[in-house]
Amino acid sequence: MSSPSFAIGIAGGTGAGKTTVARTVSETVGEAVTRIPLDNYYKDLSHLAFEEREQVNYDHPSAFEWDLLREQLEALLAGRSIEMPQYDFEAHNRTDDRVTVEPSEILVLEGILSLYDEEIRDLLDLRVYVMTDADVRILRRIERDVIERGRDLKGVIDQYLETVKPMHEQFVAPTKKQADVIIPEGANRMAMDLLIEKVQAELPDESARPGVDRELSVNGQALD
Ligand SMILES: Nc1ncnc2c1ncn2[C@@H]1O[C@H](COP(=O)(O)OP(=O)(O)O)[C@@H](O)[C@H]1O
Ligand SMILES: Nc1ccn([C@@H]2O[C@H](COP(=O)(O)O)[C@@H](O)[C@H]2O)c(=O)n1
Repeated sequence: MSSPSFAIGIAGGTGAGKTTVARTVSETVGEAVTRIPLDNYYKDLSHLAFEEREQVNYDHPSAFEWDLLREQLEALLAGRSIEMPQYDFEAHNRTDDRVTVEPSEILVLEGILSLYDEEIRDLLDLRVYVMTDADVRILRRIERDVIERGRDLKGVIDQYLETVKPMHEQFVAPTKKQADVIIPEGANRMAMDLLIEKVQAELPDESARPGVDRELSVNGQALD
């Protein structure tokens, strides 16, 4: 990689569609895009028992290791590779694995509080907030957490009411004001086209840009 990276932050409430937006950009543009899930920077809680980890408030900014994220983002932006931590939602903990991530032209940081920390925000060239109604988000979250994250319905609902919703209102939703762009309802065709065009415009080699006019889909359904 010869030129500095272009860094995008994608924030928004749980279930808003942040990962889907980031994944769509990455799959469309290709290997020039590196995704950085904020979830990977949840603090290591190996010193706590599983039952204690279950009770942690994962929607408060204090749940994240901001220093490590800043350090690793800065390294990637400076053209250095990093050893990115990995996260296991079923264990409520970081895994022992680290994945080597090489610097690339486009970095996409995605997570509920991607626009929360001022120093992180200053590293971003484009700040995006995905804004989706709370009822849609909780329905998506129930389905996802039960199927993919090993949770039961009651647990998802209790967690939502006790921590996810109040923390969203206190810490996540206010970061909308920090965004350059707000995407309503997650991945929609027009928003994705614009975002992908912007990303492609940042690629140094014009000839390396893939076309934007391919079919974009979420869960097998073409975007309108
Ligand atoms: N635009 C969309 N239309 C339909 N379903 C969507 C859309 N965006 C996301 N989803 C679904 O909602 C769930 C949560 O989306 P995800 O991108 O993981 O949200 P987030 O990263 O904001 O928590 C996933 O199952 C995903 O497939
Ligand atoms: N052990 C954990 C860690 C995090 N969460 C929840 O994940 C949400 C953030 O991820 P999204 O993909 O939904 O943006 C956040 O709201 C945490 O509550 C968890 O349940 N368990």
